Amino acid sequence: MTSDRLPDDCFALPPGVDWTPVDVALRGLRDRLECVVSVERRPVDQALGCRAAADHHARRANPPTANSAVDGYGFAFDSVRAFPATLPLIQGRSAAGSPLSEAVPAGHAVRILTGAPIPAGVDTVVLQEDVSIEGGTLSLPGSIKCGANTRKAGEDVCVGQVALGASRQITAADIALTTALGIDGLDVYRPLRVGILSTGDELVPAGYLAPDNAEIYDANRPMLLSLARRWSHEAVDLGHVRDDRGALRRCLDEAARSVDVILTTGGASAGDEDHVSSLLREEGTLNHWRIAIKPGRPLALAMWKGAPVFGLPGNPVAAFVCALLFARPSLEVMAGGVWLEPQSFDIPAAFEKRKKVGRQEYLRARVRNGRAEVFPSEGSGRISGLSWAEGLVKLDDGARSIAPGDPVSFIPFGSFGL
Ligand SMILES: Nc1nc2c(c(=O)[nH]1)N[C@H]1C(S)=C(S)[C@@H](COP(=O)(O)OP(=O)(O)OC[C@H]3O[C@@H](n4cnc5c(N)ncnc54)[C@H](O)[C@@H]3O)O[C@H]1N2
Ligand code: MOO
Repeated sequence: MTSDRLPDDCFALPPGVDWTPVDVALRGLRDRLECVVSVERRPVDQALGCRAAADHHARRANPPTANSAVDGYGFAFDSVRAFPATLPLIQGRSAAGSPLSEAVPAGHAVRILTGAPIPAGVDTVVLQEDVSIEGGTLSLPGSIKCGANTRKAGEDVCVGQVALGASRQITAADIALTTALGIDGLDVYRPLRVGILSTGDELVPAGYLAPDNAEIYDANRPMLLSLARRWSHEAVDLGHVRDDRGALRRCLDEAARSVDVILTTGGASAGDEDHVSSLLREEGTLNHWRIAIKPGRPLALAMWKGAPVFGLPGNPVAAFVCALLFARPSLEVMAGGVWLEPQSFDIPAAFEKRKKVGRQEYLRARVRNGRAEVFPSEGSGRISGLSWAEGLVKLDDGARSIAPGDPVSFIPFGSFGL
């Protein structure tokens, strides 16, 4: 069961709204969704991809003590009157894990290794390649800076500083950082359970051996399960239901009890067999946000017995684009993270296109020779274009005539967490 539930009017649209601009739809989701998962404690090394449920503070500094950045020789800068100079070397050395216990007398030098604590009486380290040693005497070069090759205690992070902010999605780098700072457990949100359901009489499962020509392999479900996993959610395979209202109702009922959010594909449009949108409209709380977007226009957003439902279009390209644009930031907020804005950059087009006013368009694209190429077809059943692409070109709502060399906005798939 979920720890919390969203209100049924979560996706309600203002009266009279018909074609919803993408930005309005996104703002609506952003304003209304909230975290629905409880907090648990995990060892740091098992928290990859989780969202931090609180600020975590450094329990020790990094580095905890001043140490040497190189293998070389340490001495007190002020004890040398002029460079170049010679200094007697004392016995012993400071190494990582076995520091020198005594102080180094003024005017003397000591052997010191990378990572070794700086002994008392030393503030500067000279690189071993820059010196020569003869009979226990060290010859220093002409130009050395006070404090050279040393790392100060806490120069990276001080005790008590925030090491990991609440809501941050934990990366491998965060695991290194929190471990280095002596934090042994993290308060994180338990993974969001994302149920994935395919609908349609024509679908057969992957591996089905003898499909006839009217049958289609269910490509959306493994695609969305993979996306949910990639975004570090718990992906729950809800299987496939035929175009049968009773079966769909039973499946949604069961799913609403066992997952936090449901992603369906197919049946979102207005055809005779589009049972997802009609069932959600009649028995759930549907707001059939006909979004001013291509691909992905028939995106159905609804609540079913307390669980948000993203009724994604059946066409795989539309399902993919809607998952990236709408589901990803929404799931992130429900999982305890922050709303995610994909980062884009302008790049010259390598293509020509005339675009109509009144909707956003997302083209499968990739960058070659510093220009954005787009897939030759915009057909939303052309899955090969998704594989070909390395990102999306976003075209805003206005009309536009694009010539090669004109700037277009490119969003790499990496910006969608892929
Ligand atoms: N009269 C209208 N017809 C359509 C409209 C419209 O506004 N008015 N919108 C079109 C757009 S745009 C899209 S996108 C599709 C979406 O329709 P549905 O969500 O109802 O999807 P289906 O009709 O069930 O399927 C569409 C297409 O995708 C294939 N499909 C479905 N599920 C899968 C799957 N799991 N794996 C692979 N392929 C799948 C399905 O076989 C169809 O070819 O509606 C347009 N029509
Ligand atoms: O939203 Mo649809 O993808 O344009 O076919």
